[in-house]
Amino acid sequence: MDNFIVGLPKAELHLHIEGTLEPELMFTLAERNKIKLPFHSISEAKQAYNFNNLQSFLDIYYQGSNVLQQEQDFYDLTWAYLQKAATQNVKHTEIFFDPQSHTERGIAFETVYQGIYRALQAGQKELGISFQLIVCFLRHLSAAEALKTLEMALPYKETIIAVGLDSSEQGNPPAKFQAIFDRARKEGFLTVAHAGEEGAPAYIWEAINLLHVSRIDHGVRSIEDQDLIKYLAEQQIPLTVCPLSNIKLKVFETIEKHNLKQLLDLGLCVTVNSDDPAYFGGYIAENYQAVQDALNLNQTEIYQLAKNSFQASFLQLETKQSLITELDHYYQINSN
Ligand code: HPA
Ligand SMILES: [Zn+2]
Repeated sequence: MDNFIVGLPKAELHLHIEGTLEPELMFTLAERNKIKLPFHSISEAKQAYNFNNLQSFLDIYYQGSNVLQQEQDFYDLTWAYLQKAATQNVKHTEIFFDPQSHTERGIAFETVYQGIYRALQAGQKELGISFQLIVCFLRHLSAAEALKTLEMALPYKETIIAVGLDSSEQGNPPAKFQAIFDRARKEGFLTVAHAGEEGAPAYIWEAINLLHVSRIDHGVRSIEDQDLIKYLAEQQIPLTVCPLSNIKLKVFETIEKHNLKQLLDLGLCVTVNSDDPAYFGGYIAENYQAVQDALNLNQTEIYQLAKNSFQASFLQLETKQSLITELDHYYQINSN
């Protein structure tokens, strides 16, 4: 991989921690917790990671999450991700977690939260990676279920920056969760939402106008609506784009057909992220590399993507600026 990309200081803003469960750890945890997996080997699991669309991925992703049972499992999962992120010079990460995929199985919210949070604190101390946590609601479940989840998160709200919306997009518009997001904002949470991955641009408008999001997760279908593109550019509402995910889930036929460069050229605040790296074949640096290769991005464009990642983060202004200064320094020394 290109050393410039690997060493580039960057922030990751779209990462589902359950999506970092590598098959090796899945097997270890299945054995530890005496859970039977539908796969007989790691290579059989990897062969199953062949998706036609978002739903075919989600079915496997939720099944994989079943091996996560104890606080230590969530710790090990998160710690493994952070160690990997450190090797790609991720300075700051804002991670999603899906409490409902665990509470539905009888695992306490606290168990999930504590394991993830303890590992994030260790990562800050030992690897120098700062973090924020985002609690996601599964949009295929009801608004009432989302409200229950929000209430479980309230005791931890000082350490959870935002609420988000993920899972099956089509047929589950942002409007379904307007009241929950209103309540979350009253409680002091920021908001984000997956929109315009498979769903129409109208869902992106709803996320903006009804959920008052600070960022759009994915958002690549914004390209179909000129007024929306103009608005996203003017307001600098960031898109957390996940190129390898989009290819694996067939949002674009090939990486060469990805619209990331087009969105950048239109002046949108585009960022590059890994989404569910254990399932989509690459962490954040592999995502940068894939778009650089396929779309012929130059080093200035790669630098811009990293700069956008800090700009679009929920970091304090001062911290943002010092990370951007570090990035500028890196660019001056390492670009050719
Ligand atoms: O890319 C995604 N889209 C929607 N839900 C998800 N949950 C994990 N990854 C995703
Ligand atoms: Zn996602």
